[in-house]
Amino acid sequence: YKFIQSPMDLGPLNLLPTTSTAAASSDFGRILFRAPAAVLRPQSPRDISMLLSFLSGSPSLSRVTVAARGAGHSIHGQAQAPDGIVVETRSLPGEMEFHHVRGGGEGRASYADVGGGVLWIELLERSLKLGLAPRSWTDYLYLTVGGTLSNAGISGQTFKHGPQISNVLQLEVVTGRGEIVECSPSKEADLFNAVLGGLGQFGIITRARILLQEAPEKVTWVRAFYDDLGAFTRDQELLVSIPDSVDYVEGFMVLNERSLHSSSIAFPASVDFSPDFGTRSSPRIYYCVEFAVHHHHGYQKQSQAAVEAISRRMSHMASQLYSVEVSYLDFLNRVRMEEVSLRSAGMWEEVHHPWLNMFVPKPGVAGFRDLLMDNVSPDSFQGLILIYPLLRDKWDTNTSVVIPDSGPTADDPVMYVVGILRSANPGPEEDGDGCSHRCLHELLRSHRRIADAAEARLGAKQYLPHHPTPARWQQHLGRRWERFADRKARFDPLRILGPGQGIFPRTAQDAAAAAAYGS
Ligand SMILES: Cc1cc2nc3c(=O)[nH]c(=O)nc-3n(C[C@H](O)[C@H](O)[C@H](O)COP(=O)(O)OP(=O)(O)OC[C@H]3O[C@@H](n4cnc5c(N)ncnc54)[C@H](O)[C@@H]3O)c2cc1C
Repeated sequence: YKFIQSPMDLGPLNLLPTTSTAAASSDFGRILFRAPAAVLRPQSPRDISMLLSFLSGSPSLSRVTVAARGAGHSIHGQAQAPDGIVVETRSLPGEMEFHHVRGGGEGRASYADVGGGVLWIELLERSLKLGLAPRSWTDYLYLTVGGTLSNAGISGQTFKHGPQISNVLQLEVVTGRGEIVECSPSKEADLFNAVLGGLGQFGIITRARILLQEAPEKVTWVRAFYDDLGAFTRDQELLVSIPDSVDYVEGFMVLNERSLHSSSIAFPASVDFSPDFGTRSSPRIYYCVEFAVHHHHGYQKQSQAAVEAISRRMSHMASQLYSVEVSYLDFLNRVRMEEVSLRSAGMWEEVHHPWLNMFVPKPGVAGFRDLLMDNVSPDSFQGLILIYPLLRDKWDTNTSVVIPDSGPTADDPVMYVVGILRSANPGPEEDGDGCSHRCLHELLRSHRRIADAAEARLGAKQYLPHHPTPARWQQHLGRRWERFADRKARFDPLRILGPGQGIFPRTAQDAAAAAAYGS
């Protein structure tokens, strides 16, 4: 805030010095720590509008950038604004309005209007009281509506309902010019599409209208183990081909005892699976398919029969299928249990999270697994590797999100997401589990090698992307680059928003700094 000459410049806005809110300099990744000059805790969209109108009307303040920060669960400083202003959206009004249409029908859906800084868990808890719930989720619910809609928001329901950005009816956005705009597919559609998956580049989402459905009472949650990638993916594809019977499909790799144990924390069935993981030079890898079927009141028997019928068609390892019934809330909030366990071991906020997520065209899945295994030691890997299928036709190509191009080698309706969700404990390496600064940078380099090779050889694209230079961003966006840059020029012409992404540096100095951080 030192660059604002007079407090009158920003009227009643109260910019806080960074020292009073260190969170704005950090995120879940614990890899980059870049302090803003000030933090704004907006009480209304008007506060954000006032800030952005002031900055966009003062080109002389050419260095001042602004980043929206939701729950700060980014990995690579995407919600940071070095020397700029961080807008903490959690302070926006949290009230929610529900529109409940009983029976539904074409064009008549239930929805909720919620603030951009609301957490998905808050929306779930409120909507369940009305017997309703959003249709599409992320695995972890302590993320903000604005934060996940700026990326895509994916989980095991995405094959059926599309990502969260395909389940939004309307947004209120404050553009980089400071205008407050209500937008939807039929009104200011270009802004609506720009902001969805827009990585915080075009505007700050202050309100969103989220599609709801009748909430199920319970869920049958099933896990089955495999020792063969082909059988694993074939069963996942079987499950996503029957969306009338199946409500959720995910899966993960089982690399060692530790990954087997940590993935079981939230799954309340007693699992009797103790496979031979081979040796360091000749490791054996396993896979786990996870699916769920909802139970609505009075239809429990039909749901159980559906699970049995589906299970009979699957090709998992003999007797390695486990199923359990849980409440819908416990099912959706399952990662919270893992969080509580990791927090108690000092392994949540205290550790680095060098994560890499990629969308991989279906023909490239085995190649991606091989690439991964060339760069990962299964016996010492800490974390989780998710693999599950998504269906291309559930993604709206008018939005800003980037998925692999379909083409002669990738025109299959199925693509996969692979999430390498690694933890790296900053403790001393002599302890066996520790990962020093040098080790962390080696992990980041190995992820970059994987991402580069997967992009070049398999046509994969990063999800929750991170690229070291604007040129690499252009490559990532590919044929979408021109539209993305055109939208930037219209909605944020002074390139004020989203500096932490490093897509549109304002000066050569910013570009050099971004490249140094990214390397
Ligand atoms: C434990 C964990 C589990 C996760 N699981 C999943 C998962 O299953 N599926 C999935 O899709 N993702 C998942 N994510 C990733 C998560 O969706 C993204 O990191 C998301 O950005 C986090 O939301 P946030 O509120 O923390 O956003 P932040 O990290 O605060 O911000 C992310 C980006 O969005 C921008 N932004 C934030 N709020 C707004 C707004 N209101 N308007 C415009 N731009 C905004 C920021 O400037 C930044 O560029 C997970 C992350 C963690 C840490």
